[in-house]
Amino acid sequence: MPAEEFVAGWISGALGLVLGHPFDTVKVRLQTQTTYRGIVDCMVKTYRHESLLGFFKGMSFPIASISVVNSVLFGVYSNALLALTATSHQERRAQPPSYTHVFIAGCTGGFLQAYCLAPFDLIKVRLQNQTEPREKPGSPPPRYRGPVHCAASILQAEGPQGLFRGAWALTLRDTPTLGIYFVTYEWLCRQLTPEGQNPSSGTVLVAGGFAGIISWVAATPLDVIKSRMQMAGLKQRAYLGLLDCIVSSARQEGLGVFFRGLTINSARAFPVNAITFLSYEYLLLSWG
Ligand SMILES: CN(C)C(=N)NCCC[C@H](N)C(=O)O
Repeated sequence: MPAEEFVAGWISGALGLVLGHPFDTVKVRLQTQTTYRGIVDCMVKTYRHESLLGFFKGMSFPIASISVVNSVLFGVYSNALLALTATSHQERRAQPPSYTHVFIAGCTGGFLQAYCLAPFDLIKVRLQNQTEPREKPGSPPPRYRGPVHCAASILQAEGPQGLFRGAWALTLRDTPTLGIYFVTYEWLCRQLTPEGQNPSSGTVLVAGGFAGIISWVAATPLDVIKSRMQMAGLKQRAYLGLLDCIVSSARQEGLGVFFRGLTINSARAFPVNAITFLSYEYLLLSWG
């Protein structure tokens, strides 16, 4: 099993993550809290209340964890394509796989990454939703002192299954949308590249950026549900399950609730995924 794809996926995931984290914090807050009137209001309040650091809350932990999950996604995707088409990453420009194979490999990567991602994403969302300013004398301490304390508190209160809160919604979000992600990337690369050639850096940036936007547009409804399930019982009301969360969110806030965070998700998706694909392709090319 070729391992370079896992390493390239890890490095490219970390680069994309740093670029996208401030957008991600605003998105998570908009999706789970009702105190903000929109993106600008959320950014202004976060800045006033918590300074620039507020946008980077909980980032060190995703760098160490979610970028590893990106390595699972890209590594499994590439190895699934190898199993389906018997072509390596280098051979795939000359012998392009069918879109059905790309979709199946993307869904496989998405399904497996969702289970690795679930506990890390839960901790990230919980930390991002702590709006208390740092170290203000007299103010109550935040519920979680950091990622390790957050994981330990969840484990203590709910046991290991507590760390997988929202995992179902995450799997439903990621399995089909990662198929869409890789199909969009492949399709755009092929449309913009003369036959038999490698896509240029500009093409990889554009194809990666749009793959990010399109997959996140498709993922946003379940992303909202996932974030709410992860916060259930804390800043959110508790739900009986995934369906209850969907139905009661729609009843109380209308269908528009499923598109909360769509604009910020799309604005974040372009740069994050453009840089992720560019660094991934570049690393694999330079390793031969
Ligand atoms: C729609 N979904 C879930 C995705 N396209 N996921 C893969 C994107 C990975 C990138 N680190 C990001 O966070 O955008």
